[in-house]
Amino acid sequence: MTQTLPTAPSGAPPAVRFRHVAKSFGAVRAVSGIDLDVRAGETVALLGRNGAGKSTTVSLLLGLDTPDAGSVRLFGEPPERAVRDGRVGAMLQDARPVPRVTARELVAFVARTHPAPMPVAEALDLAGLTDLAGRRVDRLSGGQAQRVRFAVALVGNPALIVLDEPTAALDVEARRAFWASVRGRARRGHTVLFSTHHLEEADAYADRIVVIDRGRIVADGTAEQLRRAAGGSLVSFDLAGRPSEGLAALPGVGCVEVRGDRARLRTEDPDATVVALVGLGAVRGLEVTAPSLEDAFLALTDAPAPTAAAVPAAPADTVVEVR
Ligand SMILES: Nc1ncnc2c1ncn2[C@@H]1O[C@H](COP(=O)(O)OP(=O)(O)OP(=O)(O)O)[C@@H](O)[C@H]1O
Repeated sequence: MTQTLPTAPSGAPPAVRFRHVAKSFGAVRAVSGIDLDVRAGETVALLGRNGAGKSTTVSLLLGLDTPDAGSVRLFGEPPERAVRDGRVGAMLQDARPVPRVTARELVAFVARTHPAPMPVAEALDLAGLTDLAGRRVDRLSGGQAQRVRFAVALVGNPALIVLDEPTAALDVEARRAFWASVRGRARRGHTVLFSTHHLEEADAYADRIVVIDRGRIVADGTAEQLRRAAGGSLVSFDLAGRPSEGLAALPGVGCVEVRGDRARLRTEDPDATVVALVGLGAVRGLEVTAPSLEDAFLALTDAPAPTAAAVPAAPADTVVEVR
């Protein structure tokens, strides 16, 4: 098996550094002033809606595109040099299969271009390709071809692994195996940066989530920090016949929703709200729930609410009645 990477010396430059990076395509500002550091050994998710700027960010990171402004450095070097030195492995969305070569031949070819590759059989195994190694890559299914791209990204044993929407074509089992392999890399000290639409994948596998919207970073932190940044824990309880008037004035409460006999309060300060409710004796069925990552993502990216059950972002003194 491949060895754990040596720990980066203290004071070493970050694996990824973007400074004021901008990129436009005609009138479209795909990336609009991004500043981002990824420390060696971190696993970071780039999360954003369609067209948010994730793939453009990945292209700039790999040196496939040149920024109009700002700078990109990988381990303190220009991306082209870091890629040439074999420090970066990438799995891109739209890589075309090479005709007439087998998965093993392709992965072996890429291994030979790297200074310290892992054994080809290991890369094939990590990508779940052992049984498909002798098949031509241009005859594989979409999910199988995606696994070949993963093996290609891994085989050079690169310090930085970049994965652009890596699980889009994978079935449930392949997805689970894929993330187990990614985690294995991260445990060995590799830096992993992946872009995704899947909030649950960002939540489960990233140390840090960077939310991109309209070419800008709108949030950067752990899933827990993002949930908190979106604000608004929910405190709910049974009214038990009490009137709902006055609840919006309780400490921390921004919005009140009443469904039948149950009140749901969105609050910036759940502790203070609960203490106030206890003071009123309104404790039957009392529950406090943190906002989900989906709530946070939607709040951060300004998208329309996905379900009628979401509490509307109403002004502080509004009482929303839903019957
Ligand atoms: N080569 C290009 N020419 C013109 N416009 C482009 C080009 N590449 C990207 N864009 C535009 O830049 C914006 C950002 O696109 P990008 O592909 O980076 O988004 P994304 O977050 O990766 O989206 P998705 O999740 O749909 O893949 C979009 O408005 C897109 O249409």
